[in-house]
Amino acid sequence: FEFFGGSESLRSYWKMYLPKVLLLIYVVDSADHARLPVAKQLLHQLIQNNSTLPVVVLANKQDLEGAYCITDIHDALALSDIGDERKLFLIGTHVTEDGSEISSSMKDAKELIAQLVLETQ
Ligand SMILES: Nc1nc2c(ncn2[C@@H]2O[C@H](COP(=O)(O)OP(=O)(O)OP(=O)(O)O)[C@@H](O)[C@H]2O)c(=O)[nH]1
Repeated sequence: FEFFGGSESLRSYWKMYLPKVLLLIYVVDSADHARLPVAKQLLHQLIQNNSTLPVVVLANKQDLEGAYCITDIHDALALSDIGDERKLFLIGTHVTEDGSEISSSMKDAKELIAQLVLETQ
């Protein structure tokens, strides 16, 4: 696994790694409404030339009061436009503040990702 932050300076590295990637896990902040349009644009750009790359979107910070629900995230990221050739999953997640406990949503996400990794091998 390679982990990349979303800051602008790191985005140029994303494309470099993409040809080697078997599965894309894209994490968005469900409570940061203002940045979702950019998150959408970047996701679409990233996968536009790879119609079969499986994508798992983690809609994180579901525990925050202002967080968009899963259907809102689906619409905000225009996931229905991402193509029906690929496996696409959208899961709501949150992590606890001190990281002491793994939420059940994160466990579900982890299991799904493990399964997909097995399938790509
Ligand atoms: N309540 C809550 N806080 C979270 C969750 N995930 C991360 N955080 C907290 O949010 C703060 C910022 O973390 P992130 O948003 O992951 O940081 P980042 O994505 O590297 O930074 P930005 O690109 O600036 O958003 C930290 O204090 C985290 O502990 C979550 O699911 N729920």
